[in-house]
Amino acid sequence: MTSFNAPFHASSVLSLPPALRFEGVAFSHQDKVLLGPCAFTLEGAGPTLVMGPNGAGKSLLLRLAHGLLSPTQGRVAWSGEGSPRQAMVFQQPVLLRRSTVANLIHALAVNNVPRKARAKLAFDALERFGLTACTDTPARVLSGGEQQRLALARAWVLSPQVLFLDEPTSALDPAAIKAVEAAVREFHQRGTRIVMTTHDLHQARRLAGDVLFLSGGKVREHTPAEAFFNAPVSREAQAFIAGELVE
Ligand SMILES: Nc1ncnc2c1ncn2[C@@H]1O[C@H](COP(=O)(O)OP(=O)(O)OP(=O)(O)O)[C@@H](O)[C@H]1O
Repeated sequence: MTSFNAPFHASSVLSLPPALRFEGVAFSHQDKVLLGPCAFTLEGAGPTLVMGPNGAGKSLLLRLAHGLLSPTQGRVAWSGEGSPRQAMVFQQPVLLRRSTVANLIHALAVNNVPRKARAKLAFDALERFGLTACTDTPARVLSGGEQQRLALARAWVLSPQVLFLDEPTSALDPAAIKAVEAAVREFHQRGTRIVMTTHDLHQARRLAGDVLFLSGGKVREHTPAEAFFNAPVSREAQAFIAGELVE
């Protein structure tokens, strides 16, 4: 059992990234409960794919987990000391009005990476994400796929322990989707905890270690991916996988 009050046992530190726990987390707006209360722990290897119909609360859950929103009830807790290093990639990348490489250098600077180390980290990441030819191109004129690769490169240079991705491929063509999925696998192999939303069942089957399924602002199911796809327990998940509409 993972302790959320004491550092992980040494073997866990080596094998798994920090665990995330929602303790009775709810988010309300104008007296309407939009999410929760939810209680779950992400402590397996993942990646965790967050699925559910439109308006289920998937983005809210990610924003609460990443600390962009505060719960109106309950608590978001991490194993170990304090919050882990974490990054988030959105459907529409938020890029600065600067060159591609300057976006990476800026991210390194604001995260207190020593000046001397920044250029090498940035150029290595450009190469890894196939962006070397765009080094001096203004980030905002890059194609959608290139912008998303830059958003991933920006996360990569910060070596996050946890990476949240909110529908990162929904605006991309198949080749760009493949590149993003390859990057997600690399983050995962590097030991980063991945929590990602998608509407694409095929993509979830390709990537998921476990699935967190939401509908109507509630977590209906949190199961290993194989169990989720082959024998979903909740009526809502059964309907979702069968392609029926779920509220
Ligand atoms: N900051 C906010 N304040 C008020 N309401 C919000 C806020 N963020 C989201 N909502 C509402 O909460 C509900 C869930 O939104 P959310 O974006 O989490 O759904 P989702 O599952 O990500 O949907 P989709 O698949 O369409 O992206 C929606 O009804 C949305 O309008």
